[in-house]
This record gives sequence, C-alpha cells and structure tokens, in this order.
Amino acid sequence: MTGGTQKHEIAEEQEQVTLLYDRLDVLRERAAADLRRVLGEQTTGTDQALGERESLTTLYSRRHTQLSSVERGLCFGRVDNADESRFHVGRIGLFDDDYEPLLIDWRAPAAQVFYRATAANPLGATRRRHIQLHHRTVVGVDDDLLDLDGISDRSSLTGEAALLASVASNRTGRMKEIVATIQSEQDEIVRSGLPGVLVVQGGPGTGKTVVALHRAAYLLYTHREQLSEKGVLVVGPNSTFLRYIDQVLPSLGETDVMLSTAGELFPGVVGTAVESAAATRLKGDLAMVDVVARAVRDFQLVPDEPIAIKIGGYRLQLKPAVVRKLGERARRRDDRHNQARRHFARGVIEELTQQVVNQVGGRYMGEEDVADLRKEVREDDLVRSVINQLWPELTPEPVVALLLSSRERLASAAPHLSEAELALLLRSRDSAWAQSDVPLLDEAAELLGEPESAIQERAAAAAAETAAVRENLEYMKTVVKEELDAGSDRITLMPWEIEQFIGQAANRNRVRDPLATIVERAYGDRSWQFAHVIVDEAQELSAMEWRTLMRRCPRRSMTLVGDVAQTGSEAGTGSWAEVLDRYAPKRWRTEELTVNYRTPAQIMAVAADVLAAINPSLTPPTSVRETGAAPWSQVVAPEAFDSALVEAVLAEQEAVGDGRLAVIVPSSRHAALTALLAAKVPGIAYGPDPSVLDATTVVLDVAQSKGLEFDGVLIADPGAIIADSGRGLSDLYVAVTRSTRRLGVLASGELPAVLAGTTTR
Ligand SMILES: Nc1ncnc2c1ncn2[C@@H]1O[C@H](COP(=O)(O)OP(=O)(O)OP(=O)(O)O)[C@@H](O)[C@H]1O
Repeated sequence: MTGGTQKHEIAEEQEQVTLLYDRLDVLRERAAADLRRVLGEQTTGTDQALGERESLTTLYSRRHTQLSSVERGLCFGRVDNADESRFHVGRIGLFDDDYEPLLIDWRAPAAQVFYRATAANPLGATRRRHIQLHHRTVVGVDDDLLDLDGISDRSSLTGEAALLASVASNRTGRMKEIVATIQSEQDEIVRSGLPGVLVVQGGPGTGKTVVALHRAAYLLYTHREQLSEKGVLVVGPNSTFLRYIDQVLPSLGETDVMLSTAGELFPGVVGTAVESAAATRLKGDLAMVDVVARAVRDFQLVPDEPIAIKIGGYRLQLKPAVVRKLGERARRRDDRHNQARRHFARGVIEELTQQVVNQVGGRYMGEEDVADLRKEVREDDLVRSVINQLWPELTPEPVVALLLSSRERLASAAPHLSEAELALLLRSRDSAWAQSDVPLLDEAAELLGEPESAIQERAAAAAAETAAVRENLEYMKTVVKEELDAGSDRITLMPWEIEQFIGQAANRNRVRDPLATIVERAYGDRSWQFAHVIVDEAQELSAMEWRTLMRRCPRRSMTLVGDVAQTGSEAGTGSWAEVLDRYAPKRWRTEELTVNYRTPAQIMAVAADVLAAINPSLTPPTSVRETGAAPWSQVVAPEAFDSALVEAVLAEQEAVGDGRLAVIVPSSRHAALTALLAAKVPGIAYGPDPSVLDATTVVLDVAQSKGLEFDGVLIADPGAIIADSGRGLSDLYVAVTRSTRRLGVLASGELPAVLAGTTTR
C-alpha cells in the first residue's frame, strides 16, 4: 500500500469507526438511563415486584458494564468478500435501530472467516484488514490479500504486523485479551464444540492460557442459555496466576466465571500450607481413596464387650455380634456414613425394644404399647450416647484432621504405607490445610454424606425456592409480555434477550440469598456442578485432584490446557490418556498448539536443549520472532554467588528498562536469596502474594512463576533447581521459557550441561 492509499484507507476506516463509537455511546447512554429509571422507581414492595426490579437492575448494569468494557479497540478488523460485500469485526456485536448489523461480534459464526481465511483457502474473502486504533482514532490499517498473489506470502500468520506489535510490547504484569490477533490454529480451539473433554497440549508460550480464556468467552456467547445457569469454572495453579489472568474475561464482557485454585475447591477451606513434595505425592495418589474410606469406616465401632443398658428397670445389652450385624445391614442400605447411621440407629433401637418386649412377655403387648416403648428407647439419653459412640455423625474436616494427626488412625487406614511414609503425613491436629488435603476432604464428604439435619434444612429451602421460582416465572412472563405489547420503554430488551431475561429473573434466588450471583452461589456449594470447566496448567493436578474436579463437572464438558513437559508437581500428570481414559473414555480429544508467541527463537534454542534432556522425542514450539539479545550465562564460585547475584540483578534491571524482571530461584534457596535481594535491591517483591505482579522486579521459585511471563528472566543457581526435585529439568524448562526478551543465568560452581547453548560471560 502506498502512503497515499494508506491515508485514504485510514480516512475511510475512521468514518466507519466514528459511526461505531457513536452507536456505542447511544447504547451506553440508554443503558445508563434505563438503570437510573429502574433505580428511581417506586415498587409495590411485594416480593415479586422487588425481584423484578432487581432483575432489571442487574440486566441494565450488566449491559452498561459490557458496553464500557469494549471501549478500547472496539473494532479491529474488516473482511471484504468476493461478492463485494464487506463487514467489520469487533469486540461486540452492534446493530442499528432496525437491527441491521454494524459490527460483527468476534465470536459470531460470521466472524470465523476473519481468523481462518488464508490465501490458499480464502473462504470467500478477498481481503482481511487489521485496523489499529489509538483511543477512537484509526492509526493504521494492515491488509492480508487473500488472492492468488497472497499465496506466495511466506507467512502463515494472520495479521502479522498487528501480532508482532502485540507480542513485542512490554509486559504489564497482567495478561491481556487477544481478540484482534487470534491465529488460525488457536481459533479452531476457541470454537471447538462444547461437549466432551478438549485437551489443548502445547509447549510454553503457545497461548494455551489465553486461548482457553477466549474459549470460555466464546462458549458463553454461543451457548449462553446452557452455560449461564450453572456457570463456568476456571482452575489455575495458584492465586498469583489467577490474578494474572483475572482481567481477561471481564475485558471481554464476561463475568459468570468462577476462578479458583485446586486448593479452594472445598468450600470453607483454602489449602495453602507448605508441605514436602513427598507428602504431596503420597496424598495425591489414588490409594488415598481407600485410606479415606477406611478412616471413615474406623468410626463405625463394634465393642469388644457387650454394652449394658438399663431402661425403666429392664436390663438390656448390646452384644458385639449384634452390633456388627446391624452395622453391616446399615452399610448395605446406604453407603454414606451419615445416612447409614440412621439405619444403624433404627436397628439398635429395634433390638433394644425387642429385648424389653421379650422381658415383658411381649405376646401380650399391643402395637401401640410397642410403639410407646420404642419411643422411650429412642429418647433415652444412654441409648443416644451409645449410638453416638458406635456410629457418630461426622463432617469431613474432623475426620481428615484426626486421620492426619493420629499415628494409630493413619496406620489402620493406610496399611500399605511404611513407617517413614506415615511420618511424612503426620502433623498436628490444628495444622493449616495444604492443597493436597482438599481432595481428601472432598472424598470424605462423599463418603460421609451430609448430616441429616443439613439435608432436612436443604430440602425445605429447595422446596420453598422451587415454589418461589415457579411463581416468579409466571409473573415475569406476564409483566414482560404486557410491557412489550404495550410498547413501553420501561423494559428494553433485544428480541434475543427476552427468554433469557425471563428465566434469569424468575431464577433470582429469593429464598437463600436474593443477591447472590452464580459465581457466589457456586463458591459456597460443594455439590455445585459447573456447565463447563477449564483447567490451566492441568498437568499439575494429582490423581486425587482429578477425582475432585470431575465431581464438579459430571457432564464432562471441559477444556484442559497444559504441557506434560512442564509438569513440576511430583504428584502431577504424566499422560492425558491415563487420566481421561478413566473419567471420560471415548469422550476426549486433543488439539495441539505449535507456535510460541512469548519466547524469542534465541531463548527457545536454549529451552530446546533442556526439553531434549527431559524427553528427546518432544518437539519444542517454533518461536514467532527473534530478538537481538543472546541468552547469557555466568559461572561463579559458590562463595562469590551472593554478591554476583546482586550485581546481576542490578544490571538486568537496567537492561529491561521499563519492563519487568523475574529472578527465578531454587525452592531450596528461596528464603535465603529472597532475604539477600530484599536487603540489597530496592523495591524488589517476592512471595506467594499476587501483589508481586505489580512490582517491576520479583523473586519467585519455579512453582510461583508457572504460567507467568516477564520481559527479562534471571535464573539463579540452575544446578540447584535441577537438584531440588525429581522433576528438576521440567522446572528448569519452565524457568527458561518465562521470558519475552532477555534471559540470563547465574550458575554456582558449574553450568549445567543442558545450558551450554547460552553465551558465557
Ligand atoms: N494470537 C495471539 N496474539 C497475540 N498474543 C498472543 C497470541 N497468542 C498468544 N499470545 C501471547 O503469548 C503469550 C503466551 O501465551 P500464554 O501464556 O497463553 O501461553 P501458554 O501456552 O499458556 O504458556 P505456558 O505453558 O508457558 O504457561 C501471552 O503473552 C499471550 O498474550
């Protein structure tokens, strides 16, 4: 394109872009006015009228938030078709007052051509244009010509200029959305069908995380009705990572998504306590299923001696054999401890009642007399206390806490573990929970069932709620129909919003918590079943964590993204088939991402050597760009290491300039090196708190750096990183691939052979 043509094209696009922003302003003002009106309205004060107002408030404020979230980069593309028609693609769909499309939502089927068309397969298009905006001004256009001339184009990237500009920019500490530059192989994953489990395998920096998040936005848009009621769960490796990604979906206008670590999947518990890798591995093993089952069973006691009970002058007794028989019968009736307890209690009461009947000479007792007697037995304090001792009502936390704090209980429940292994698991009763405890709690909750009192409360609440929802549904249908028929502007709904609005309004949870969003309700409810679950860094989950997670998604509509070469946890996953053939046989599929958008080729060449040492059959992804800075290494004597590290950090800070620097340290030296750098380098951040993302220089161990990226990375003592864990090489691979621009390595004593590709200083 010549300078003159470019100017002309920019002016032409500016006209369209101005029109789109004008439309956005009108819609935003309308939503704000709708909101003001509803908030200012008097209602009759009935439950239903309040519910209606609440629903309208939610609708209008959501609409307003969504319209505000798309301000930056509203329109980013245009497609010209062979039939001379054309359309613009943007972050949201916009229509004029006659519902004529002005802008096509990037998720709409029509927009697919923008991401997928190539010169070889143009899908009916002749041109794809990327439009760059600065605020509301068009500052550039960049065209891919999708005709025969374009075939000679060496690049298979779409919108190469926009893509390269995006990946080369300085990191901000937060992941950003990539709607304007999604690549064809990524788009296929984003738009892949909802059912079944989709595994996205890809090397570091291939966009697995960002693609999974765009897929969430796509699925919510395309299957809104199916997904919005139960919500989408996104599971990430730690809270820093969740903070790193937490702006992506809101910036795409989506809020019905719950972000969680695997350590938070049991309501009321946050598993963050640090434990040894060996303990994590033991607790992540599927053998723990039987351990927890036996631990629960160990609360169902059979006495060694008969228990004597006196009721109303009669001497009764519970013999061990009888208790055993009643226990077996109860377990056959229900396999959940708390539910089986009811049958056990009934059995005990019946046994004691019969003993009295026999002593009285029961033949002469009428049914009513027996019933009175049974009641007396049931209400007897001693009988109750005996039942509680033999078969107590239980909740998960004390069961797991007792198990892990009692050598005797642990040895009885885990006969397969050696003394040394038992010692690894033992800890004090009031210790904080670790992430690996969460699946044990979940397992216990499954085996225990809810206590009877909780079930009754829940049933009553559910019945009241169903009735309220049914009543609300009828009411909302009538209100919306009347208002729309009358042409009132009180309820402004697009035709496609009507059904969903009525459903949501009726579903407002009037009984339990009227204002709770789906995310809030899901968060507090262990039995909540999500419509879709996305797991990032999925390779880190242990076998026990998979079990917990699968309970949250019985429909098995899931997207799992990860890289088995990056597995750091010793309890983590080595193969997708191993996990998924168990939980979703024949219902899972794999897609691969092959291009690395983060790490430049020079650094990736170093990473490739590390990968080859992990497993020579694995292929590293191809970098999309090269940069000038060659990765460097320096070897210093162990006694000179600390001062050399401080110097290297200061020098790298200078070299990254306005960018962000991460110093990745071995976990075994984390505390010492953090203390050193905190004392010697001003403004340095460290630790598991997500606020580290706001700092320009951070000290992290490899686990804390998972999924993140920085302009510069300095690896301290790579030999110790390798030696620290059974998966040390994978950890080094993760560390090397966190950088977008610069990589430095400071080795203590000697440079590990796998890093020989760096330039020595
Ligand atoms: N199509 C794209 N356009 C612009 N940037 C992209 C694109 N795809 C990926 N990126 C950028 O590349 C970087 C790496 O992406 P992401 O973190 O999702 O990779 P990943 O595969 O999850 O990496 P890892 O496994 O190492 O954690 C991010 O900065 C992301 O924004």
